[in-house]
Amino acid sequence: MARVEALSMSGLSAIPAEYVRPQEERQGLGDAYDEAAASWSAAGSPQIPVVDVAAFDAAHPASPASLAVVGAVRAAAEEWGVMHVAGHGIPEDLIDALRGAGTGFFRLPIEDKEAYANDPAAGRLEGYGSRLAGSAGEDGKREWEDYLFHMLHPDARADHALWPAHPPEYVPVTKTFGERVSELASRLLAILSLGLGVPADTLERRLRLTSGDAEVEVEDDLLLKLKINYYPRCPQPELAVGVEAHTDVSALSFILTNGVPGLQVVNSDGAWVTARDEPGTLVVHVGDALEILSNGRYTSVLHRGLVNRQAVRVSWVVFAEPPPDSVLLRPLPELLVDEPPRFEPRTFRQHLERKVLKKNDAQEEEEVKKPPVAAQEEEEEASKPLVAGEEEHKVLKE
Ligand SMILES: Oc1cc(O)c2c(c1)O[C@H](c1ccc(O)c(O)c1)[C@@H](O)[C@H]2O
Ligand SMILES: O=C(O)CCC(=O)C(=O)O
Ligand SMILES: [Fe+2]
Repeated sequence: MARVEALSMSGLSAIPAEYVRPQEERQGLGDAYDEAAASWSAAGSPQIPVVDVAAFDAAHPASPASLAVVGAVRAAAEEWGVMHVAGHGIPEDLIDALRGAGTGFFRLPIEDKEAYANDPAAGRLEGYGSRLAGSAGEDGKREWEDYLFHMLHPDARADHALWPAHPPEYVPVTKTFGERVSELASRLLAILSLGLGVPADTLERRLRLTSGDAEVEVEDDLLLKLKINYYPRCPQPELAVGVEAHTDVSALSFILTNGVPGLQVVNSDGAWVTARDEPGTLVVHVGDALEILSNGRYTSVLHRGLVNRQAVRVSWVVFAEPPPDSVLLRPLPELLVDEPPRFEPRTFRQHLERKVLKKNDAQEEEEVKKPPVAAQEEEEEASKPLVAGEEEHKVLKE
C-alpha cells in the first residue's frame, strides 16, 4: 500500500495524477498557509463563531447565563453548523498528552505502522489507512493524507488490540480523552436540545433510544470514533486536497489540530472560509445525524482539509454517533407540529452505507451538498421548492 507519507518523503516536485483534483474542485484550493492568511486578513470577512459554554449550568438551564450559551450555540449551529468551543472543560494537559501520543504513533517508521493497516475493501475500516482511488469519490481521486481510525468510547466497545502499542501512553491518554469528550458531547447535546425548544435530554435520548416498542425503552450507547488525520507536506497544494469536501455522518464531530491550518468550511453565502487557530478551543461540527433530528434547523457543515508545502498537519477528529442499527434517525416529532419532515427515517448504518460505503443502489440518485462552484452551476435547480422528503437527497457522501 502506497502511503502519502512515503510519497512526500521521496522529495518529488510534482504530485502523481491520481492526486490532482479536477479543475472545478480547485476554487479556493492552495497552500493552507496562503489561504489562511488571505481569509483572516480580508476586512470584515466572516469567521467561524467562537462560543464559550463554561457558563451553561445543567442544573439551572433557564438561568440568564445558561440561556446566553444556548442562544450562542443555537445561532452557530443554525448559521454555520460549526463553531470553536471554548470553556469545554477538557484539561489542556490532557489535550497536549493526546497530541503527543498521536504524533508519537505517526513518528514510527511506516513499516511499523503497517502492523495496524486497515482493509476497507474487506469491511475493516479500523486501523492505519490511506484512501484508495475508487473509494475516494466518483472521480477516483486520492486524498493527500494517511490516517488512523478506531472506536474510542465506550471502552467496552473498543478493541485495544487495534490501538497503537507505541507510544506506551497512547492507550491510557486516548481512553481518558474519550471519556472527557463523551461528557462534552452530552453537555452540547443538552444545549442544542434547549436551542430547539425541547427538553435538555431530548437529542441524546433520541440518539440512544432503541426504536420499537415504547414500553421497553432501551438506551444504547452513543459511540465515539477517533480519526487521526496525518497530512504530509505537499509540493503542489493548489492541486491536491487532504480530505475532499464532505459533511460528517456523525451527530457531532470534535476537532483538535497540531496548530497547522487546513480546515475549510462553507459559510451560508457558499464561500470557503479557512478556520483560524483559536488556542484553548475545540472545533465542533454539526453532522448529518443532528441535521436529520433537527429537521434541518441545524446545518451539517460542508468542509474539507487543505495541505501545505512547509509543515505536516495533524488533526484529531472524534465522531459522536448513534449505534448503527438500533436507533431510527428521523426529525424530532416535537418539531413537526407546523413543519413537514425534510428527511426520510433511516438507521445510521443505512445512512452511512448510502453515503460512505456506497452500497445502496439509491446512491446514484442521491444528490450531495456541493462545493461552491458546482453549487453555483446548479443554483437554478436548487432554488426549486423542496417537497417533503426531498431534502434528504442534499446530504453527501463522505
Ligand atoms: O462508522 C463510521 C463513522 C464515521 O464517521 C466514519 C466512518 C465510519 O468511516 C469513514 C471511513 C473510514 C475509513 C475509510 O477507509 C473510509 O473509506 C471511510 C470515516 O471517514 C468516518 O466518516
Ligand atoms: O483535518 C480536519 O481538520 C478535518 C478532517 C475531516 O473533516 C474528517 O476527518 O472528517
Ligand atoms: Fe469531516
